[in-house]
Amino acid sequence: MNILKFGGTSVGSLESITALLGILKEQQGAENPIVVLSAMSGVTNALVEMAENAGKGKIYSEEMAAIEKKHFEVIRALLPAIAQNPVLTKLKIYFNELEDILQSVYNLRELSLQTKDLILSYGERCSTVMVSHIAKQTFPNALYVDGSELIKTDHNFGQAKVNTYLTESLIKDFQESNPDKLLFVTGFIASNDEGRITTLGRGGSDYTAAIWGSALNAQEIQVWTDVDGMLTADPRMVKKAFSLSELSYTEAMELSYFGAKVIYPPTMIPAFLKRIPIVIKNTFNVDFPGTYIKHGAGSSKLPIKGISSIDEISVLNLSGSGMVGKAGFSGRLFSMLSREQINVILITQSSSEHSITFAVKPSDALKALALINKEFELELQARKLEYPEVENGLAALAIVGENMKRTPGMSGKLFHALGRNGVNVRAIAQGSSEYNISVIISKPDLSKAVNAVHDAFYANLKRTLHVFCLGTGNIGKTLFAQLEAQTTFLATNNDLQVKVMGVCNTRKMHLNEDGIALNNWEESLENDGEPADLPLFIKKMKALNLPNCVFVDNTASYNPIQFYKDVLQSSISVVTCNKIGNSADYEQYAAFKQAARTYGVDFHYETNVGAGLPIIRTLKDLMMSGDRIHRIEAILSGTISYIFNNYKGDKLFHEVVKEAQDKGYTEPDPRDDLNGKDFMRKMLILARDAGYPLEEDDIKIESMLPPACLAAATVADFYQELENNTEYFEKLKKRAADDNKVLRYIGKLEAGKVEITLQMVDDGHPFYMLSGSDNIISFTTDRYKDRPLVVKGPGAGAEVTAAGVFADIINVGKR
Ligand SMILES: NC(=O)c1ccc[n+]([C@@H]2O[C@H](COP(=O)([O-])OP(=O)(O)OC[C@H]3O[C@@H](n4cnc5c(N)ncnc54)[C@H](O)[C@@H]3O)[C@@H](O)[C@H]2O)c1
Ligand SMILES: N[C@@H](CCO)C(=O)O
Ligand code: NA
Repeated sequence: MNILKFGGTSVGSLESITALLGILKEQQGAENPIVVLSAMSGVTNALVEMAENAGKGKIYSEEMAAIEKKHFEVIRALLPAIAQNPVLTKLKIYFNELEDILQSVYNLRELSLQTKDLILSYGERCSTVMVSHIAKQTFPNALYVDGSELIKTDHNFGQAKVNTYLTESLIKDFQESNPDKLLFVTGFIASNDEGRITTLGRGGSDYTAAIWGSALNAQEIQVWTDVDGMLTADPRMVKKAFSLSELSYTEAMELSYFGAKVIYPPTMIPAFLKRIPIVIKNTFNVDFPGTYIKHGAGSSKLPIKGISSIDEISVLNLSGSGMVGKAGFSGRLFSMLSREQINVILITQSSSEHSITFAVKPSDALKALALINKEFELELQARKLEYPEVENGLAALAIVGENMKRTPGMSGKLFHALGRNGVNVRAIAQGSSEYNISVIISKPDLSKAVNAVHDAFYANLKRTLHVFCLGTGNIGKTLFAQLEAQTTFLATNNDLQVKVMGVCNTRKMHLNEDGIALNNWEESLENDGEPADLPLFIKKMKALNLPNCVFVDNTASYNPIQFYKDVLQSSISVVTCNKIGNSADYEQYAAFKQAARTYGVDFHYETNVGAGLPIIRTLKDLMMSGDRIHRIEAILSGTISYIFNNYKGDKLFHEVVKEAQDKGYTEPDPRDDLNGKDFMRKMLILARDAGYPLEEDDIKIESMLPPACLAAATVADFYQELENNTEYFEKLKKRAADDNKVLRYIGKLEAGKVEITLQMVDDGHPFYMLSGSDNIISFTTDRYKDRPLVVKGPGAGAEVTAAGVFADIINVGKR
């Protein structure tokens, strides 16, 4: 036989009660199930409020009328007129009784726990009378059962303790004498040996179901609710939370202890002891399998089962030399707290025994503090203990799963995910059962932390990178197009989802918590965007406090640079193709690297040198493995490379420059390429990455332009001056051709010195053969001594640069 328990939402409306009847029909079989019901949703809370109001001499008639209406509407809608009377009469009697009781409370201005239990009992009695009458239309054998008569408890009103032996025999007898009936039993309520109504405390209807299940050795207990079972995390916080197909009892206990409100753990004990499986099902999604809680379900493939959280806790810390090596301190502390009914959520003690930290509900914190001050008065006065303080604004997060016991690296994964996202861990606890690792963190970090941990553990889900992009020009635009085109590829091949959360250019900015659709980012920036304000953009990005964030700089501007450090220190990775940051003063360059290291995030800038070509990465790999750079020789201006490779025949120099600009090879301002500045920046960055703390002034640049071109005040003037100097460039070209040579602008780093020179090279030179916007770089090192390591290929252009930025973003996701 099965026990079917329906919670408040499952008896809360016409639709849910209709669904409930459908479920019963579906499960009709040889044996009648036992149906246990809660009060209609909202009714218990209303009763508590009415009772408390009455006790304070406040009016409660509005709530009373609302409760009546809620029940009567359902009856009128679901029962034919002739069948309505008996149930309406019965409920009227209940409501009259309830009014009388409330009136007495009102008159006396006194609400005892005993009276409160009595008042609350009307919630379950009304709903169960109502539903059992409605059910009679379909199931003539339906019978209303006042469960309070069968569950016997002590006198502890509000949270009575069940007399199991007596209760089980009463239930068995009752069921045996009504074998053909379909029983509709009130949940939550019981009675003591004097016959006074008591209640079973939080989760009481589940408890009723478990008690009946245990008494009758049920096959399973079904808990029908309004969610698809127990989820991996709180779905209000974690959009990707999913329903768990099975859990062990222990796991369910651990998960529900910390937040998963679907069932309340102590209620499961009777079922646990008899190994009766519990199934959590959704009344509003009947076909969904739900969650099975049963023995032996702890060893499923998931590394952890769920992440539970408490969003508000307070922490107290008892410390002092007086505790070291002395037995009894923690005993005194915790027995005192338990005597005073203060529930301790989590405890940690350092092995030095110098301090004990414990967490309680914020509402208990001051009381706990006062109790400690009293209990340890002497030790505190003698300075053997420090005066404790309450720390508020904290939250707790726990990963739960029996599999953790057998799997190393679980805590590593947890702390890595937290650390990388800048979540500071205040205290840690792991039970020796290894079913649960709990951490205390600051409350504002909770949502980010739970999401980050969820992403880290459920490899079956796609991890999400949250990306914030500056710049929507040449590179920015191309990056968005590439990201959009690769969405599916990333999802299937990398289990990665790249979500652009914010876009900003010089005119406008737009942030969207749900992400910006890449197929119409331009429209949404235009229509939903606000005027650009970079500091505000960054402030809003930080305020979203999302896990796995990347800040992408696709501008050529000085402004974003000043925020890099702050962004990195907020545990947000930075990806940039903007060379200005790394090529300004050395101190700043070093500070970015340091910030990334300290905060465990990435700072990627592959496209600073040679666009998408793997140059920065190659140098880093060499350095990391202990190689030493003797010499770097390179052509690192895609623009100049293109110009020298295409300045042939009748084409004039300035025309080729324009071509390079039109092809997207040049900097936003092409003067930066031709005056050698862009090349200088790249050499400077390489030198720094190779271990030389150089500054701009340390680099010698031979200009390839006549002085007038260098002096041009605007881009238009610049082109004009290039044209005016046509003869100069023609001569240069001719000289090279006459000697069977080609023009090359070459950078060299040797013995810590950097120079960039204009050279004419013949076909014996390794840099002779280049085409298009090719870059080439050769590294001579300890290991690559006789033949250098060479990287060559297109070193400019929107596609290859955006691709490099893209790869840097993915590399953040890979970690
Ligand atoms: N073209 C290439 O081959 C190549 C290769 C490697 C690196 N890069 C680098 O890529 C970067 C972008 O180049 P581009 O050709 O796309 O430039 P672009 O001029 O086409 O676009 C720049 C974008 O940045 C925005 N912007 C400028 N200042 C800003 C600020 N303070 N805040 C927000 N947005 C701002 C502009 O509105 C524009 O959308 C440059 O730093 C360049 O050096 C380019
Ligand atoms: N303007 C740059 C782009 C690549 O950094 C070049 O021509 O090399
Ligand atoms: Na590169």
